[in-house]
Amino acid sequence: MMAEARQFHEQPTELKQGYYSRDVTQKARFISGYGALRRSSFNWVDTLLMTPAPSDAQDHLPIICRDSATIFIGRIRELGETLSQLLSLALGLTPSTNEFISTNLTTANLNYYPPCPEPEVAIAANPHFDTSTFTILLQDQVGGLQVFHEGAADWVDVPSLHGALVVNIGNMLQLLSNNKMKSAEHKVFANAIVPRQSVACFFMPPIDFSTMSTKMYGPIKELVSEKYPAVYREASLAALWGSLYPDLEGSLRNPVLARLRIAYDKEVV
Ligand SMILES: O=C(O)CCC(=O)C(=O)O
Ligand SMILES: [Fe+2]
Repeated sequence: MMAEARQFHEQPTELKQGYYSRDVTQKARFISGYGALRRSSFNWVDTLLMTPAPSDAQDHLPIICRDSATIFIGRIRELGETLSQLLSLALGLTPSTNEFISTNLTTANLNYYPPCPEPEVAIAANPHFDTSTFTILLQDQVGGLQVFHEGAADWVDVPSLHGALVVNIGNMLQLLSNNKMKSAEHKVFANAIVPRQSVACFFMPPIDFSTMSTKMYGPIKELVSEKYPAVYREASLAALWGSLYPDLEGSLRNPVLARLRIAYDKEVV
């Protein structure tokens, strides 16, 4: 997968530019410095975003990485299903009522971080929380990924072990689990010497695009009780993606979830 993704990214620009698009309905699209429209600093990264569902999406993938991406996505999807079930079990949910069993792979991003001439003034990926339920991440051996460790109150390296996958809990799971599972803040350093690659596969509850703007997500009913009252109010995907909040770079640690806390109004006054 990594070799083919690298071939895609290292092609001349003219061969990649046909995929350049900000149209989110396009099944394979190439962007540079994602997040740039919403932050003051660019991410030093090129990304091929693949939307693997529905299943005909593979016909839209660049031929250079189509076969390997299709196989990879199939395997990651199976792993995601197993993980969903394990997470549901860990939360004590019953298969008929939990919302993770049907969690599905919505986007797979082939990230390519070119060597950066001024790594001390740039960042490969700004500190962020994924919006997903969880993310399965494949990274190469270069390193640079860090996660914020609450206990140590500091950033720690996520070592790049050959053959290992990293699983990040995202904001959706923190919301659905009523704060039982915590979203992990992470960032990536740029380096001046070698390109770095990763494949980030984002899992979300099934998204019905016809009701996307009205569907609300909130703590799963089984996880809310008198002892554990709901920590968050219900939120639309737009709220979870942060598009409702223009000032995402303020002082709040997890600005999206902080705004969704039922106690938020009290906390800020
Ligand atoms: O490249 C990485 O290791 C992390 C990428 C990432 O955090 C993301 O795509 O959300
Ligand atoms: Fe991320």
